[in-house]
Amino acid sequence: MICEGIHFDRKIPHTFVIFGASGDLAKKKIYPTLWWLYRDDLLPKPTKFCGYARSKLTIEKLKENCKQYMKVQAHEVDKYDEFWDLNEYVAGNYDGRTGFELLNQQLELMENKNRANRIFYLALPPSVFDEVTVNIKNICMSTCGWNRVIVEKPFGRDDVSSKALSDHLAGLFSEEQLYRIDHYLGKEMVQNLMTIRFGNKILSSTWNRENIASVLITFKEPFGTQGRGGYFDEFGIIRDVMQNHLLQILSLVAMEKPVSCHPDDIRDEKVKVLKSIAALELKDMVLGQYVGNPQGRTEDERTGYLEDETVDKNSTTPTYALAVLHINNERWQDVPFILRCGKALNDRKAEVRIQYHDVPGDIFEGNSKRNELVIRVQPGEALYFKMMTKTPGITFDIEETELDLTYEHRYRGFYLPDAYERLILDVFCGSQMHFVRSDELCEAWRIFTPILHRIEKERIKPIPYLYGSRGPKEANRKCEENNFKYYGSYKWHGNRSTSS
Ligand SMILES: NC(=O)C1=CN([C@@H]2O[C@H](COP(=O)(O)OP(=O)(O)OC[C@H]3O[C@@H](n4cnc5c(N)ncnc54)[C@H](OP(=O)(O)O)[C@@H]3O)[C@@H](O)[C@H]2O)C=CC1
Ligand SMILES: O=C1O[C@H](COP(=O)(O)O)[C@@H](O)[C@H](O)[C@H]1O
Repeated sequence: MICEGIHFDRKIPHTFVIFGASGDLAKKKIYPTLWWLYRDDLLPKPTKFCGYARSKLTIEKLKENCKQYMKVQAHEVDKYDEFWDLNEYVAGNYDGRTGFELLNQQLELMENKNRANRIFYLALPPSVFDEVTVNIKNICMSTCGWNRVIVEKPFGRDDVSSKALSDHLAGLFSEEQLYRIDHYLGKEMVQNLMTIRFGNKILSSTWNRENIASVLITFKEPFGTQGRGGYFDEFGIIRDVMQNHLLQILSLVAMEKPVSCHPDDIRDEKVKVLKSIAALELKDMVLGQYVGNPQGRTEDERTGYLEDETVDKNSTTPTYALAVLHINNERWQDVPFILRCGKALNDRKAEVRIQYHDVPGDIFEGNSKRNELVIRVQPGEALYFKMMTKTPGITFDIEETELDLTYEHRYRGFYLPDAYERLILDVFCGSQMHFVRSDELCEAWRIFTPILHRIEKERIKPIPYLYGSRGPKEANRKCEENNFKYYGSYKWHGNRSTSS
């Protein structure tokens, strides 16, 4: 059982429409997610699926495109075929009405002209958002069921373009119909942040500037642009990861306790904390761009960002960024929130480190190290609290150890759904708790737009770092300057879990 208490209209047919069905996101994430939800009997019955894109595809071809991502077990083959029997595909353009009229006819056919709820997933480049949404609104809306529209990032590239997109969407749909996906909000440990914070007295009472010295939120990937350089070069790591995924994590770590778990109460608090953050300045950042590692084992590792054929040879787009944010409120004043993210680094991980202050009046000859609460989002979900204990045995020395909650051990055999599974199911249920509201977006862009414009206008040169390294050395220095201490003395004796 993935999820208890799922509420949706069980008796009404649902139709799920995937725009951009021939694309990368659709084959790698959306179709696999729909299959897993179907396989686990989590969708309302009947739910049917209809792909739409310009390419002339058959269901057989679509099935083949998705094959390697679907993870079908031998005993599931019949059900898998059943899933594809519920699929249709319509080829058509994104502009003009014709394709959308065909699509609507197909949807009516699939629904037998009955009342049905419709979900529209925009797995599309932003260049066609406007015309597709207008056509959905004018031609494809269910007339007697509800309609929900799932929008993928990028939600604009700065405050002005994001506002234009928000205004455009607001002219067509109500906020209740819009589901802006940030898939990090669907990850187990990100969803866990509220429980960790507000369900534990021991943490809630220390979660403030009196006890916490700094907070470090990290995203690392061990690969470069992998042929997506064209897209990436236009956006860069700040827009790709920091302004959305890392800032969302920061909001959940730093927000005040909401009055309830109602989605709007939570999002109200997230907006409030974002409003307390001043726009970023260059002095609070470190920017990097990876160069090929001549010792790299693969071609990819030996290839620098600027050697990617799809990237402008003089590009100054950062592939690594560190930013120190300051929250000007009673709880967090003077506590640096350090966000770091990068591609082509030495590791794959996403984590939050809450570092506590030094123990005042240390009686252990300066040997006490800071407590640190680590929330590992991936890989291998874990929560561990680094603390000091007496070295076991006859000695009176002290040493660093940990209280360890590794999910793989504590919740053996539990199924942790993929982020997209949770989020798409939420859309069926009508829960917007884990989706981005337009005012959150507006605040996020307020914080990042001036610095993004400055970096681009002045063509600020990023610091080169080697593919497979930890990023620019300057980033360590920035962490130290901002009250994050790295000792290098901590030893963990277990196996690091690598699942997820
Ligand atoms: N439940 C579990 O699975 C547990 C696993 N462990 C594992 O034990 C290992 C060590 O634990 P960890 O908490 O990482 O402890 P450490 O204190 O050793 O490391 C903290 C992090 O500091 C960063 N770092 C390395 N060098 C520097 C530097 N010069 N300046 C600043 N930062 C630096 C590294 O991350 P980065 O390179 O990203 O900067 C490192 O991951 C990890 O692999 C961890 O996953 C530990 C406890 C429980
Ligand atoms: O949104 C994005 O996220 C992925 C990383 O997602 P994850 O779930 O695998 O951690 C990143 O690779 C991509 O560049 C970015 O657009």
